[in-house]
Amino acid sequence: MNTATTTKIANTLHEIQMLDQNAMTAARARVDFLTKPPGSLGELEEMAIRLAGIQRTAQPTLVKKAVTVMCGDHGVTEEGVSAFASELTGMMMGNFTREGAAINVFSRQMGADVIVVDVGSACETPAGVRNEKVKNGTDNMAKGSAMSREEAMAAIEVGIRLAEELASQGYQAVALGDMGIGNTTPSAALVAAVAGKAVAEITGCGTGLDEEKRQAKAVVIERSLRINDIDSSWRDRMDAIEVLARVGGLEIAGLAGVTLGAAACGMAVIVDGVIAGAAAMMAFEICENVQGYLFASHLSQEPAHGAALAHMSLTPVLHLQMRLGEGSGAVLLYPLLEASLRMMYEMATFSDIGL
Ligand SMILES: O=C(O)c1ccc[n+]([C@@H]2O[C@H](COP(=O)([O-])O)[C@@H](O)[C@H]2O)c1
Ligand SMILES: Cc1cc2nc[nH]c2cc1C
Repeated sequence: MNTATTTKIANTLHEIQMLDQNAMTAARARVDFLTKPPGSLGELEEMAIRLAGIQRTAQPTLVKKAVTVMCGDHGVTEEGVSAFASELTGMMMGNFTREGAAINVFSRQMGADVIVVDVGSACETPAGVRNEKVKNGTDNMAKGSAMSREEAMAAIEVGIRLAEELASQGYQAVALGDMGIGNTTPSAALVAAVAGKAVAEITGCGTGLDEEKRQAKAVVIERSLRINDIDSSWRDRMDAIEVLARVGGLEIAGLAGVTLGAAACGMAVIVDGVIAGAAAMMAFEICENVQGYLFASHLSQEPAHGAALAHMSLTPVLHLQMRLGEGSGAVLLYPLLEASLRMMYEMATFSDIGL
């Protein structure tokens, strides 16, 4: 079985620590002493406590926030799995640089910095987009492996390096965003393989397929898994990086790398929709310790998303019937994370009111 990784990936996995239980215990004591019935602020309480565990201090902060939009194209689009053409990936990269996309608009409101990375588009990288291209789009996974193992690892390394750079610049949280026409197809394939779900049940309409085309997309996913030798016993024959290479995507591998790198650096990771969910799930499959660093923002309309989150025991906070990607749902969690910290620092304690 080929389980070889690069030194960079191996070193990163080695550095991912469990959350700091002492910091979490101290933060929980503070939260329980605030002027409210214990537990009455629900998930907000857990957010503040988990940020303490991630930052390894009872006084966590959230001053610098980022969203990384990883972009890539998909050879499997030639099977007619998307309502849109691959050219749109490049056009949207241009839109990101002109700050006209939903992620630009929401990030402006939330005070998050947007970093757009071309990990594997089939077009020329537009000016203003970080060029980290590993390959000009994946190969058609319905006909063979989407990527070589080396290409998948190179894309993971792009994400790890970006996370390390963000951490060195003082960022404390990174949201996972994606852009790539066709990428709900590999995302569903990965979730079917890893979470053990039936393809027909977790295949969604992506950017807007009708029911007939959605069913045809499920058939393409089934074929892709079969041709790549991925069935319910794949774990006996290969590791998660191999699955990612065979039926994944360059931006998905990049986002898995961001997740691993961020966890290794003690940064919170905010998961977006089905593509980010599949990427985080692959990082979780590679190293279970990333789980504590993950915050699920919203529940996408794509059925594979809920399955990926459940596989990681994550509960989405927002239910907005979104299915855009780009990190658009993830950055909406930032004000709630900030509210959780305001709770911790600005609320009076019972001793403040004389109890
Ligand atoms: O984030 C989601 O849950 C999500 C759900 C459906 C579609 N998308 C976005 O739409 C594109 C992929 O859709 P498709 O139909 O081309 O596979 C890609 O750019 C994603 O960011 C994203
Ligand atoms: C217009 C458009 C914008 C997107 N943003 C992310 N995925 C997308 C897909 C389409 C089609």
